Amino acid sequence: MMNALSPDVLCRDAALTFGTGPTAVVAVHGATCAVHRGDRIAIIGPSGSGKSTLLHLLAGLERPTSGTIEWPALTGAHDAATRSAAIGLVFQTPSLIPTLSVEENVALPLQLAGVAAAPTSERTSESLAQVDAAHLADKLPEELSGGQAQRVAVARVLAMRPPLILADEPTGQLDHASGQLVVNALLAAADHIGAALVVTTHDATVSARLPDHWTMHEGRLSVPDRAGVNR
Ligand SMILES: Nc1ncnc2c1ncn2[C@@H]1O[C@H](COP(=O)(O)OP(=O)(O)OP(=O)(O)O)[C@@H](O)[C@H]1O
Repeated sequence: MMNALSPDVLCRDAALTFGTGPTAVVAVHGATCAVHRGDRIAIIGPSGSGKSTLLHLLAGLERPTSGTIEWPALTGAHDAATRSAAIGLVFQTPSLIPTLSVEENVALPLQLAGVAAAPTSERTSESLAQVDAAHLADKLPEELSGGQAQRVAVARVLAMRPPLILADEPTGQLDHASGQLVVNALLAAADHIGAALVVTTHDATVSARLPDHWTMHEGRLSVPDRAGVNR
């Protein structure tokens, strides 16, 4: 039953194997972890260690081949159709719609969710301002730098006000300075809506900005505070 201490995500011994037989790859071995509202977590580890796969499990984009993943405190997260309101996703490439302006890109998920015009406009402006991108509102994606586009992708998530934000290598294609601005945007977004934030990263200067570190090594997750699962 949900209560104030229910985690947003709870993984119990969740594993994911890609393929079958001799070519099968165990990307994640039984991972047990929990994400609570307000958490700021970096998932770190070498290339191929399973960081993205774990994040996809937390996001419900992949189903575990064994073990369980639940979202006890996230209304709608169990249903793919309503999950985007509960879980905001940021990927390495921002995938903005090229024919829409920045403002229209940020407004689109709200419109699709049936939010009325006035609050859509207000939330769009507020979200762009929060990630320091208000001045970009009328631009097309092709006119943006990689870092600006990624900040707009953060604003698009922020406008939906999800209680959980998951970012998969969000600075992977950016130089250091642009990457730090994107991390600033993610932290500001999470603070603004009181969300939990989980970020996979190779970059020590990104993980240094987040207080909690989970480590992946050859598909095995180490969580410093496993007791967090039973908090
Ligand atoms: N769709 C897939 N099909 C088959 N194997 C996959 C698939 N996705 C990932 N893998 C394998 O699972 C393992 C973990 O991959 P994953 O992308 O999760 O690692 P990662 O730590 O995020 O790596 P990187 O930092 O390079 O993105 C790797 O061996 C990878 O080749």
